[in-house]
Amino acid sequence: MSNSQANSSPSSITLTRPDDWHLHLRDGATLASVLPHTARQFRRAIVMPNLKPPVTTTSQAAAYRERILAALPEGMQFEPLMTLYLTDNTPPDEIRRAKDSGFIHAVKLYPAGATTNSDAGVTALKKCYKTLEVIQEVGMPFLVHGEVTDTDIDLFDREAVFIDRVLQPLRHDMPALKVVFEHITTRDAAQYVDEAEGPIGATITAHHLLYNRNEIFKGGIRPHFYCLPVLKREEHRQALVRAATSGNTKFFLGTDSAPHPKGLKEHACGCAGCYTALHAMELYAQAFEQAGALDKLEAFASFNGPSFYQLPRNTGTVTLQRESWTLPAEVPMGEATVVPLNGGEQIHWKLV
Ligand SMILES: NC(=O)N[C@@H](CC(=O)O)C(=O)O
Ligand SMILES: [Zn+2]
Ligand SMILES: [Zn+2]
Repeated sequence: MSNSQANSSPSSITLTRPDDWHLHLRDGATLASVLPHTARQFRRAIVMPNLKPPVTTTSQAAAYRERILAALPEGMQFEPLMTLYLTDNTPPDEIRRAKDSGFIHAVKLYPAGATTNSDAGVTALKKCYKTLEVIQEVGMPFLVHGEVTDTDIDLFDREAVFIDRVLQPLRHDMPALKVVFEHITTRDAAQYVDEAEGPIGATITAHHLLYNRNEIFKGGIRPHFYCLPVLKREEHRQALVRAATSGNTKFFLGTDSAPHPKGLKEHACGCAGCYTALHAMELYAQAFEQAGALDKLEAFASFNGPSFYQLPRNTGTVTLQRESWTLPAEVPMGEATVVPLNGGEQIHWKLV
């Protein structure tokens, strides 16, 4: 990272062009609206497969990839890194096809019922062991939405319980499986990843670095802060900040930007997901600056992900300037609008 001033509060920072290792682009008119927001900042993104219907085959992923590239505005450079949605019935051969495709970079686990469009997800990991053995064998990263859905488990404990009940047994049985613990939200997860042996990494969102669960209820119910896994206590936020700024290469950037139309967020049963693609790098800069660790942002955003995925680092750069500006209250998304996280409020960094 090169600072315009050699001190801890530079007026601008220039980083190797970053990548987003966890992103929801959706499809159709929504895709066309949100993709430019990501592509202006990130050179590549791991694209989540939880469409309706989900992206479960290599040929579906190929078609989705073509739709993404077709929606990319002229002159923008962006490479979608595709993923497959694992179901109880994904055949082992599908993994070999995916690996041979060259454009599918990971397989995604959604425990059935855990989150948006997870109905077709896995009901019991044991049912997938033949397929998981092939994922392990071909060396494809296995991305996990790490929450149990058992009704006896408190919503705020779902991630911690997932470690004991699902992740540890899985990694015991498949020690060479490359796992990414996606969008971690707890000290338990950060500690587990930090101390675990073998191939494991974790993505961390900007909103989980910036906010604790009070934010959802401040002055009334605030649906734009509702995502899954849900924001946790302050002690957990602090543990995530420590992990992201530690310099440990296992932790890398994944926005989990998850656009939903405004009307479905501001709703009696509102959708889970925060929209951060518009201003992701600015949010991360704010979080790292608050921690006095701006010098750690480049490795987290631009180096650790490529090294985990065994891909080259990007060549270009992006520059962020210290400048206060007001985020739009909402932005067009297809026929509707989407409210960015902190919409209408001030932010103190600006992507040049
Ligand atoms: N994070 C979310 O709250 N929502 C995501 C799904 C997910 O990543 O779990 C979505 O697709 O809307
Ligand atoms: Zn998820
Ligand atoms: Zn997600």
